[in-house]
Amino acid sequence: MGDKKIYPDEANAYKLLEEVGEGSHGSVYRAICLPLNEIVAIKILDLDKSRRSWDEISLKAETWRQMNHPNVVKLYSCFLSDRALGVVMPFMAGGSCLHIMKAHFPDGFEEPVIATILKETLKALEYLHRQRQFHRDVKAGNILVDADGRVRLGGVYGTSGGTQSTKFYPGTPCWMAPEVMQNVHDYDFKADIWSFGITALELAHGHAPFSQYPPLKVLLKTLQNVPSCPNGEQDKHFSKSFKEMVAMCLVKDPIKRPTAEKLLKHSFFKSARSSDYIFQHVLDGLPPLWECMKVSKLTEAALVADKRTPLEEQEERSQNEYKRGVNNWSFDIEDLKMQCALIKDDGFFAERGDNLSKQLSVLGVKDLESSSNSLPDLVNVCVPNGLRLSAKKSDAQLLEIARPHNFLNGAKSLIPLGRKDPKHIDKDPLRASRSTNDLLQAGNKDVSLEKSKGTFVQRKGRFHVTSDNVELVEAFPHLESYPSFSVSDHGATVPVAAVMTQMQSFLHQTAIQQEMALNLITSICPGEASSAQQLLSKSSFRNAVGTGLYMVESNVDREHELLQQAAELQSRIVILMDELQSLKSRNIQLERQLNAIYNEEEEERIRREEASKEEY
Ligand SMILES: Nc1ncnc2c1ncn2[C@@H]1O[C@H](COP(=O)(O)OP(=O)(O)OP(=O)(O)O)[C@@H](O)[C@H]1O
Repeated sequence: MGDKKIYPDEANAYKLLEEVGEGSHGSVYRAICLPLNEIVAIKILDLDKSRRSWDEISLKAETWRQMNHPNVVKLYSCFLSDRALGVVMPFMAGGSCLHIMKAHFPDGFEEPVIATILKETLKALEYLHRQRQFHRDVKAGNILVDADGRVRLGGVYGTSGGTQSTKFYPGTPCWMAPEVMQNVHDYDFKADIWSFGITALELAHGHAPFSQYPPLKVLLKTLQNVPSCPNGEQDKHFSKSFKEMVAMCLVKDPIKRPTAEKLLKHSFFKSARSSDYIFQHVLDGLPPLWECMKVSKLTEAALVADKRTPLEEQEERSQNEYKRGVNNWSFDIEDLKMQCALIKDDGFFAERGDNLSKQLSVLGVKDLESSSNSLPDLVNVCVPNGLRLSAKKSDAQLLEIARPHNFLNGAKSLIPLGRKDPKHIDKDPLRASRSTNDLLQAGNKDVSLEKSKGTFVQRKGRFHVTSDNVELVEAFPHLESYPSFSVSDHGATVPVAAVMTQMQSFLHQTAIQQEMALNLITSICPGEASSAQQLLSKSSFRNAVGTGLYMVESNVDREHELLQQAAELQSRIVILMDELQSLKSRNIQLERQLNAIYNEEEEERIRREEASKEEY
């Protein structure tokens, strides 16, 4: 006991070596603990990006510190440095299963490997659940393998005790249980069992079901259908017991899912082997983790220089993020649910021509409804009063929305990850390769804990949100004398002047649009022209042309009204969905009763037939 190692809780006791992984809230480094002369892993979490308060984070860290199980990655220590939290843990030289698969087993692992990895993971879950903790982010990216092939569950800082009903869920949509998505009831450790089932499919196929889709579509798909169990042609080689085990985890009703303890007894896990097997069949001959990280970063850098179509680029970027295990899909469930209710599977607005879409087109977001083959990403279209309308667009269209209307232009630009602002695309291949070399060199240098003092770039899902205001300063040299206000919940500010000038030009645009609408009405239906004229002249909007301020107010009122209508529609949809659900369950009950009656009658009939046969 006396020789128990104490890991220091000061940043200067550690030296960061190479970056070995990247998560949504920070990067993971191989590091050396100087006083102990021991290699460790340190995850540096950017507290500014975290939605959690410091109290919440320290509580989670304390809970994790108390966890002690051979299959759970141990928390050695934590330290604060500037606005970053360092989480010290054992260095798992093999990296995560996701990382191993993406680099070396793109089509997934063979069954004995899957059984071995899953069994060890399940032991960790069984332990956590026994401690009344649930993990909430079970996925291949959080299953880590050490140099000897031992498997441990990481990402434990997402754990929470008991049942949970929270607005923000740290998990990732592909792995997220339907009850968590619906968030109707308190969910509990059974959500981990669902994620475990999804992870089993992920290890078998090399990717999670629906991983090709953006979060919103994943949500829809999971709520609509259970991810397909391995039954297809390519799954022929999987054993019946594997398929059965997965199916047991992916039952929509959490009550019917087995506990980790029960699942461990499933026959599938009899095929699990030792850690040596993992070493020989998975790790042997693999390059060090940081080399893979460099290659992965290089691929991303090369993408920037590559001239691809936006769609190809977007897909590749998305795949790259997934390959590195990056997810930034910690989101407001209520917000997503609301948006879910507003979309059809392949279209954003439930009703063409509904109020919200009309409102957006009034705002000048003209092509929002244009057809798209895949469900595009969500973006928050910021409107001047700070309210946000969520819309979908492909990256290219996003830029179109963000720029011409200028709420964000310059002051806060949404630049798709891996792609530069079109104006700044580096066409010089030499320069592009130089930046690639820079990356390599940066990877070779010791990484400093000090944050760069340069332009702050925030990663937001697939996008970089930058505070680079070069264009803004050029366009509005007088900006500094104006106050600023926040346009989103990310804390960035936009000077009022920028918004006012842009609002005025957009109001002029709207006036022109009204004029055009009036002309159209006159030409199509001359009888309606005078009433349309009246309507228009009543509107403070038209009267206020030239006095931009009134128009802003009028727009803001209108916008409030429309948002209110959208919210009302949303709540009606939710009520209707609930009603539908209860009707469905009633239907099932009735069917069961009918079946029971039918069976009884059948039995009675057979009994009578047999009795009469005997009589004869
Ligand atoms: N202890 C460790 N030893 C070695 N590599 C690690 C360790 N922890 C994480 N990694 C590597 O870093 C990657 C990112 O880890 P991280 O915990 O940040 O992932 P994440 O769960 O996707 O992120 P987040 O929890 O922020 O959403 C992992 O996929 C893994 O390859």
